[in-house]
Amino acid sequence: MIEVRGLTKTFTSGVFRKRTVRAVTDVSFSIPRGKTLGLAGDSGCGKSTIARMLLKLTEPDSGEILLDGDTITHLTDKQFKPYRRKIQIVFQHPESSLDPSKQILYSLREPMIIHGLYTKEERLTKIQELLHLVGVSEKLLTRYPHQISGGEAQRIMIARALTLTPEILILDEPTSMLDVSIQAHIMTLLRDLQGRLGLTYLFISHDVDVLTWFCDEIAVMSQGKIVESGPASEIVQHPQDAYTKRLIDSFQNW
Ligand SMILES: Nc1ncnc2c1ncn2[C@@H]1O[C@H](COP(=O)(O)OP(=O)(O)OP(=O)(O)O)[C@@H](O)[C@H]1O
Repeated sequence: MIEVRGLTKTFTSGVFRKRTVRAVTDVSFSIPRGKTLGLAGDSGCGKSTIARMLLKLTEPDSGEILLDGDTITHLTDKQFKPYRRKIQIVFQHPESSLDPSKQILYSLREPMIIHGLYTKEERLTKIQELLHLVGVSEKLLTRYPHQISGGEAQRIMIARALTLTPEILILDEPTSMLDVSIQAHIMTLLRDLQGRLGLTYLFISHDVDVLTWFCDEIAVMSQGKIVESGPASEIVQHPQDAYTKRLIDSFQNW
């Protein structure tokens, strides 16, 4: 279970004339274990900043993040280490997350080596199991990122995120760069993995159809704030907020 309460982040930019951007303002939500919350909203509304705060890559100005009831907001890196494995992210661009100069095996092994997990043989067994789970041939292990397809790369990135046996996956528009036919396969895979492994998902997207199909609940963000949240079908069929209505209409007319 992950919970955020009153999360707020303001950025200051500009060298001569300081500008402040309220990226995230007083955002609260919780995701029970094994469930999916969809975070929807236009570009720049603060979705990635929330993801970065959950991963402790960006420090919030105020608010709290709780993992299974423990507050992780102001832990030092050392204190955070046991929690670090529990939250992983799958990005939009799998190819930019894979080292172009290294074989796929390296990218899959690396997180386990960094976290000092398992023996060499155990790591290989774990990788073989995960490749099977995500539906990718072991032959890919000796290939380089430019020698695999976009869909294969995203499956590899999902397997990589799972090497640390996380509880929570942040899925940051995981299929938006893929062909439509491949998108459906990846989304089905993610849903299947959730059922098998009991994973909790924070799914960032602006694709209303996928959000409706994939999420238990949806939170709609505009200018750093959650303007509306609730069960996915309820939000899409009966939006109450004017911004949510516009977001749904603009997608349907797209
Ligand atoms: N490091 C930073 N310094 C200054 N401003 C930032 C920084 N990171 C994000 N912002 C600003 O904060 C706001 C929210 O950005 P964020 O990346 O969270 O939006 P987003 O909803 O994820 O957008 P997208 O869908 O395009 O990825 C934007 O106005 C952005 O320009």
